[in-house]
Amino acid sequence: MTATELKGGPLATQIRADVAERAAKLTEQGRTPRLAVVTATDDEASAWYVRSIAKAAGKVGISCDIVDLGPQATTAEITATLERLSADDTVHGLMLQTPLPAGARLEELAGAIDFAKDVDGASPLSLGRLAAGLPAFAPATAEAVLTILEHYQVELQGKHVAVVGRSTVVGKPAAHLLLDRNATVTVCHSRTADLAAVTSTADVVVAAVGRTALITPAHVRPGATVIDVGTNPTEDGGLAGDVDPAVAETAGALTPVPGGVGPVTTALLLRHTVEAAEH
Ligand SMILES: NC(=O)C1=CN([C@@H]2O[C@H](COP(=O)(O)OP(=O)(O)OC[C@H]3O[C@@H](n4cnc5c(N)ncnc54)[C@H](OP(=O)(O)O)[C@@H]3O)[C@@H](O)[C@H]2O)C=CC1
Ligand SMILES: Nc1nc(=O)c2c([nH]1)NC[C@@H]1CN(c3ccc(C(=O)N[C@@H](CCC(=O)O)C(=O)O)cc3)C=[N+]21
Repeated sequence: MTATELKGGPLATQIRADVAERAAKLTEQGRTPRLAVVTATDDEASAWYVRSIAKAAGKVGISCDIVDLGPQATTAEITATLERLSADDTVHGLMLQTPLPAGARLEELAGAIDFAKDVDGASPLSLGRLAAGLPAFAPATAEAVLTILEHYQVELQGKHVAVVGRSTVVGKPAAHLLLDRNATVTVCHSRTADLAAVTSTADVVVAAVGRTALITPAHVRPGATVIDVGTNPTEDGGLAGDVDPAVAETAGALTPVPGGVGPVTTALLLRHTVEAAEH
């Protein structure tokens, strides 16, 4: 048996079409949506994401500023930049890329992002509201995971979902969103004693780790749905997920990398930006 491919591309195309229409209306009103992306890393996955945001934004009529502070940036510089862009009325969406320079923490810095502009749901206020079930922008990647599961009508209520990874950008917010859908959620991380023992009992596995082929067939119950969030640069300049390709032979359904969660993440970030501009 070969797993059904849960492609993100067609879904991302739909989302971008809606975003383009809404962005055009805002532009007619003289309020072209504007997104600012602050980066302080030379991490390849992040650089790739920043370029793809800028490209996709241009295509849907959102203006996008990339503010590259470089990997040597200090927490004071990053904070000052986020404060300046938060106070700028022409900027509707604001996000800070991870990873950050050594010693800097997203959880601390994102407090400088104005709540209304926090389109990647990184500030403590957004995350707290998300955990409390109150309206807030969810981190785009976590929302992308849920959007794909919903689009392909994967049953979540009462199901066991194992999330591998507990970052603020993906694992933790995804766990909250899954709980809201009445899934029974287990969150695994680098200290989980026996990862395969946990994930192999799950109906759905979400892999958000950043290690190529960490999730093998032994980690996945036959027929389970697997969402691969990992985007790991390969030696030949390509991109590999966290899931071993051999998993496709036993899983029921699997998101490809590239072409799975990534494009949906970018599209949702842009949707959040038009929403922020509409308000
Ligand atoms: N496709 C997309 O749209 C996106 C893709 N990504 C990709 O997803 C991946 C994860 O990103 P991010 O969450 O930011 O990464 P982080 O490095 O912030 O978090 C990684 C998580 O994985 C856990 N982990 C590390 N090693 C293991 C292991 N051997 N077994 C189980 N858990 C482990 C860590 O545990 P601990 O907490 O104990 O350290 C941590 O919680 C990366 O490849 C990134 O590029 C990220 C965002 C969007
Ligand atoms: N605050 C923050 N939020 C993030 O969401 C965040 C971040 N920091 N730092 C970096 C990671 C990485 N990330 C990606 C998103 C989309 C693709 C993506 O669209 N990838 C294409 C790749 C296409 C290709 O290269 O061939 C795909 O999967 O199809 C990749 C990587 C978001 N991240």
